[in-house]
Amino acid sequence: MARLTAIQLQSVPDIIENLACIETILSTLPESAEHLVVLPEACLYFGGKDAQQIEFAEPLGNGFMQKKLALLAVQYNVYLLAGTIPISSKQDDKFTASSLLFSPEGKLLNDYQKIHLFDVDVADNEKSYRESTLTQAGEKLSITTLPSFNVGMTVCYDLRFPELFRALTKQGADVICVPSAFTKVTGKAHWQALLQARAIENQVYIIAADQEGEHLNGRQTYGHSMIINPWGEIMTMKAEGVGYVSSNFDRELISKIRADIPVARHNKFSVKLNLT
Ligand SMILES: O=C(O)CNC(=O)[C@H](CS)NC(=O)CCC(=O)C(=O)O
Repeated sequence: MARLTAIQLQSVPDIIENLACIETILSTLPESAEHLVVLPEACLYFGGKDAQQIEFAEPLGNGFMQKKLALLAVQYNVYLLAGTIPISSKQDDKFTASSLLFSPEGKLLNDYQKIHLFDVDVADNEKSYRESTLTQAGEKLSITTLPSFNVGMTVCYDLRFPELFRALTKQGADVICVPSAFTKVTGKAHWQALLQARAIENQVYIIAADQEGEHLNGRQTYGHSMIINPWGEIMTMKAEGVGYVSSNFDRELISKIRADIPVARHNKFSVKLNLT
């Protein structure tokens, strides 16, 4: 049976240190013939000076961070989804927040550039987030066929846009990943409810891998990484600290829920992507 895992990190502004931490966790995971492991948003650099990410952004398909991630996928025999790393964009002064999926053979299978950018005011010590200052928004859906299921990609603030999840589901997603660095304040209020809603309304598994804790620049993230089944049940959750949560993928559960409550067939609305 295929296995789904979310890794929870307290990433620091040091790529090597984060890679070492990820490797330690990967070395403790249960073995599985088919295993999708999701790392949080900004897994290799977080809590430092955001502008620094422009300096080490890599071209897609080539660079130190991608080589290391590919090697880890091979070494631990997993499909490894790196929540986001900075990838060079068309604009010199911006990067894309890219989610990259590596195969157990170390091949880059797919990439997703975060579509919805967090230009938001929050009642925490940051007060105002303006992600679009340094990040170029993505414009395409990403869905990948693995042996046992199709996996759709989203990132963090995307969680608030149900149309994206619906579009991925319409394209066949069985599992949707939500690597995140959710703020502690908005996380407490909305994280679990939004994740469960996306799982229930689309009848998909959700793998939510979050940053957690107080980071070096004072930012606080919510943690509570979890895996939710297509009935909306939280299979496993890690509230605090660094580590992982893991659960089985059950194809029959998706089929049964979709047959019993055929929302896809009953739905009177269609979604249209409006990416400008
Ligand atoms: O900036 C980085 O290094 C990594 N990226 C993030 O932390 C991003 C953009 S600032 N955070 C979110 O999207 C939080 C969403 C959220 O908390 C909500 O929707 O409530």
